[in-house]
Amino acid sequence: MPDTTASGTTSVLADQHAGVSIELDGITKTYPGQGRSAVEDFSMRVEPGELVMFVGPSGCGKTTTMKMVNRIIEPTSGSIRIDDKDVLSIDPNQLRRHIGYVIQQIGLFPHLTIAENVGAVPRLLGWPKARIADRVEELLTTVQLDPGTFAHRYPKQLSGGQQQRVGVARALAADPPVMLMDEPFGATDPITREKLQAEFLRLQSDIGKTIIFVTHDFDEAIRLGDRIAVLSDRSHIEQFDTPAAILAAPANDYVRSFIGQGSALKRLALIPVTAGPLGPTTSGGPTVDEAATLRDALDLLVLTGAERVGVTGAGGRPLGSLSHADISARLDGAAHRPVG
Ligand SMILES: Nc1ncnc2c1ncn2[C@@H]1O[C@H](COP(=O)(O)OP(=O)(O)OP(=O)(O)O)[C@@H](O)[C@H]1O
Repeated sequence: MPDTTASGTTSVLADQHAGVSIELDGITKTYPGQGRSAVEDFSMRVEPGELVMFVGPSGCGKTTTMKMVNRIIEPTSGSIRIDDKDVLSIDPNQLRRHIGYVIQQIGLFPHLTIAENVGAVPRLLGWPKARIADRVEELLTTVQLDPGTFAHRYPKQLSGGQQQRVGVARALAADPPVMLMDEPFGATDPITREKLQAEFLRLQSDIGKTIIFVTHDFDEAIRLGDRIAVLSDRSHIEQFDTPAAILAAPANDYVRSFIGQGSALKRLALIPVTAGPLGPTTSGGPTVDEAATLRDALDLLVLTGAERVGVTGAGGRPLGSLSHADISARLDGAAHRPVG
């Protein structure tokens, strides 16, 4: 049933919770007083439930492009459709209540408790108190913050990583079909960042939102994205494809410069050990679980000096093995299935 805002109007996106498509068509943004557009004729379709990463250098227009989707920035021209509905015809305040938004600066309300922060949008949507309380508890648990410990604290009493988790919980509170994420883990140290990325991937595999995620970090893009848009000046799309396809065949030198060193290792990290045939089973040597990637297998071969690494299934059952040569041969295979 569609929910209703405090003003009594029904939102056109309100009955959608699973991912929906986002279509940007010929979007251009020229800021007032600027002769040159910040984003020029940008078109893209993001499929329902897809996580698309925008990666590009500072100032190329990533954030401007993303913020046009929830109309924090109004496009100068072009059209945007979410679930086939024209975003520009929806009241911007209503629209934003149905699009989760997570930013690097987190933007938690400092004078509200964690529970009040997470419940902010449901409160605006007029949910009954008990439903808000249940949802807050559920979401804090989902992002691995014990509600008993954290619900009544204030943002400044949390670490940066914990605050980021609250930011994600708050964006998910009204179960929006679309999430926009602007460098959400950018301000955290590398270890916390990796942890937040892993948690976020697990979460997304359950919730299946349609997500546009902005990052400077190509490795983050590879790790998280279903597809990556490599952007250059004015949000020009240099390549838009899966991480495996971009790593295997960068469209041009610009994209190659983004991939940086170690593209073979990065590709191996995307390919599950079970993505192709395995060699004979081994006994006594090093083993990896069937959920591991070829990079994990190679790591073990290098660390142990063994000739083959065994692959094991449930209960340690041997499934087969891989040698250095097998791993190299897999890199040459055309279709790499991303780990997911
Ligand atoms: N409010 C504004 N007024 C005028 N120009 C702006 C405004 N906001 C952004 N710009 C300009 O638009 C261009 C794109 O900026 P944008 O913030 O979208 O880039 P970005 O790729 O997200 O950069 P970063 O990674 O540094 O956040 C830049 O040249 C920037 O200076």
